[in-house]
Amino acid sequence: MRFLVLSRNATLYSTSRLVLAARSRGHEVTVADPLDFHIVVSRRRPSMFLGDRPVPRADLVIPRIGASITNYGLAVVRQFDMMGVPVLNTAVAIARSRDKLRAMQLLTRKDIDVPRTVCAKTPDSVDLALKFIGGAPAIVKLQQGAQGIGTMIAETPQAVTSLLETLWAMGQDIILQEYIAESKGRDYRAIVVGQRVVAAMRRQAKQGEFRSNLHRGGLGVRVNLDKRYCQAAISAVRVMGLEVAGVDMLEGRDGPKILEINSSPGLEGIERTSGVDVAGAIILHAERFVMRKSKRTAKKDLVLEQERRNRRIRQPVHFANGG
Ligand SMILES: Nc1ncnc2c1ncn2[C@@H]1O[C@H](COP(=O)(O)OP(=O)(O)OP(=O)(O)O)[C@@H](O)[C@H]1O
Repeated sequence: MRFLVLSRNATLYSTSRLVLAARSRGHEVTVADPLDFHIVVSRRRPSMFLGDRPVPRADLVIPRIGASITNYGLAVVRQFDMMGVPVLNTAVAIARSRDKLRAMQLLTRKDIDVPRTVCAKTPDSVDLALKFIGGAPAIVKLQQGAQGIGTMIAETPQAVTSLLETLWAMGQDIILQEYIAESKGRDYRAIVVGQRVVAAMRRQAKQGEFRSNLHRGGLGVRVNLDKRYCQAAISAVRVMGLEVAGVDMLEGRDGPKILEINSSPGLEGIERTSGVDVAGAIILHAERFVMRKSKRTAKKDLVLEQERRNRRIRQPVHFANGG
């Protein structure tokens, strides 16, 4: 098969692992930077160029779209979809999961638990917002945060108010969230591939820190994820409509609380910690995905052909001599 990996840099750990995994299974792989594509918008004939050449032929596009290029990256993914090239994670699904507030709204609609969260825009509503999430300490998050940067804890109502006022004055979109104290600086990351948890780890924040991100000095530990946590992760990914994702969960008093769903999860920390060949699992799923898609397309073509034939049979026959 021919895979096209959309990634800004072929030497990144996750990208190079996917390339190696695909090549070792006999596939052709191209890595292309989403920002190098020229999108041609044209009625009934969507197309794209990579530099001045037509896009490489691919049976499947595997997007690895970083937060910094979300808009253009998703436009490229969408264009592939419009051109009839299957994509492993669709643009709609990636966009859904990347918008923290939208993701939480969708999860709770399906009865999946998340920390209590409030989104507010005006300083008048801080007291009410705090009341709703059970008071201070509270978590304040920038909607555009990543790797733990932009996630803060405010210990008192006064700290919450001044933090929010500052961030609002700076034009930031923020969310206010209940602090899950019982998680004690720990969270779980599960990698879900095709409705199955293929690897998991627990991350423990370093001393004096509540954020457990590995980029913030957290330590990853191999775990056998409890069934309830596996189920929550799989359900969350299904609600987003993703084929491949990393799910971050906190250990709440009543079970898992979903923090975030990442459509381009980093593979380095999880592969090193869990010892699982996650890239291999993704490629294996990609193969099945392509086969399923092509079977479906073949079936559709068959139905269309049958309909065409039936239409031809039903048409009245005209005889030249009027008989
Ligand atoms: N409501 C909460 N209660 C307790 N701890 C929290 C809460 N929200 C976040 N944390 C901690 O802070 C860390 C970073 O938070 P979050 O995942 O929201 O940030 P992020 O910048 O989106 O990170 P990522 O790189 O995983 O996208 C979490 O891994 C968790 O350890």
